[in-house]
Amino acid sequence: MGVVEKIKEIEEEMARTQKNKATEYHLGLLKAKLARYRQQLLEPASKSGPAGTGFDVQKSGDARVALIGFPSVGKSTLLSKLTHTQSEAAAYEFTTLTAIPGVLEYKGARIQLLDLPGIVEGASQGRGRGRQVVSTAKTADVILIMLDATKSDEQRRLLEYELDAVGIRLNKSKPDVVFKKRTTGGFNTTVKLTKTDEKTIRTILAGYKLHNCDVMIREDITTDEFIDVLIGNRKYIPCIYVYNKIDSISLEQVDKIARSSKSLVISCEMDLNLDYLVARIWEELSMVKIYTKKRGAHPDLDDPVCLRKGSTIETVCDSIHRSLAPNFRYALIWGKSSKFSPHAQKVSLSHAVQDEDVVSIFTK
Ligand SMILES: Nc1nc2c(ncn2[C@@H]2O[C@H](COP(=O)(O)OP(=O)(O)OP(=O)(O)O)[C@@H](O)[C@H]2O)c(=O)[nH]1
Ligand SMILES: [K+]
Ligand SMILES: [Mg+2]
Repeated sequence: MGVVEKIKEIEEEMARTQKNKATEYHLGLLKAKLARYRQQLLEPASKSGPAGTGFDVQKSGDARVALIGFPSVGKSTLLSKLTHTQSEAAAYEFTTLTAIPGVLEYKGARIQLLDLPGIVEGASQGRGRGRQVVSTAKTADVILIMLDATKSDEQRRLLEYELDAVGIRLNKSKPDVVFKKRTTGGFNTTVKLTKTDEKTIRTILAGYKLHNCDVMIREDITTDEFIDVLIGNRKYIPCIYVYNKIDSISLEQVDKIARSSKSLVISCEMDLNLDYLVARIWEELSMVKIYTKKRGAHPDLDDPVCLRKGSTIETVCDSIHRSLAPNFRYALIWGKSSKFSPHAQKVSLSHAVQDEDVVSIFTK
């Protein structure tokens, strides 16, 4: 039996099994098995189709944003609107057959926007180019799930399912669980577990032949979230739901969609709300701009270094040249993250930078 059939069998068994206290850990075990088979499906050695790798498009710029959606929702039209790249758009499905990168310039940052082929149900299991598309989504810093506002919201659930199946967790942060292999087993929680229990977790660990390990759980997690931590290669990616073609629905409908969280309404055809979309992408990327300054010169305001929020002076060094960090002596910093603004503060590599800081780096 192939992996796809095994997955189907487990999914059927799970659907058949009633959810209650007595079946809880059996279901947990099935979930863990399912996760393992899905993993196998994505491994390059898998026989069931091409490798689980994405399209071979070089990452460029300061961040990557991927467009995911069913065919003909307007992904290519959007790419052509927001970037200088023209991606063919047409009224028939599967117009786009490969990944088309474009560059979105905003606040001095260069953001790579990736137009991708449309996907259909079953994409994660290797139907069509779907698996390549969802694998490419894994490399994005932000995912735009693009939807046709004239169609049912079922499309959104299907897309979420396909992304989930390749290990992408949308708008979630990594569960606070620490897990170490040891010679003796320990189990600690700092919170009361209401969605799973110790027995379920121990059963799953045993299923993975991990009898001796330390588990420290610091959040009220579900069984699925525990499996995510155990498997380890999950990607936690921010996502915006972009509803296109609002020129074709009623104002009441537009209003309703626009109110739900992480959702945004646009019309590529009528140029509605596209500026707002770009501002929201920027927000989700959580980027900061750092200006560099040479000794005795004015800061270079034309060419900022753009980094993700939470970056340190070390990240600044690495993004300029790899020789900087190893030869680092100190940095001078002016701006929000400096205590002594407007005077410079002397800081080390581990200093966290903030938006619009001005930095001078001194090497040995
Ligand atoms: N009414 C309306 N039509 C739109 C809008 N944006 C795009 N379209 C139309 O939708 C059709 C599909 O657009 P594409 O950009 O090719 O869609 P896609 O998602 O890239 O499609 P695939 O590459 O086939 O997956 C085209 O006929 C566009 O003209 C919009 O805002 N409103
Ligand atoms: K199309
Ligand atoms: Mg297209």
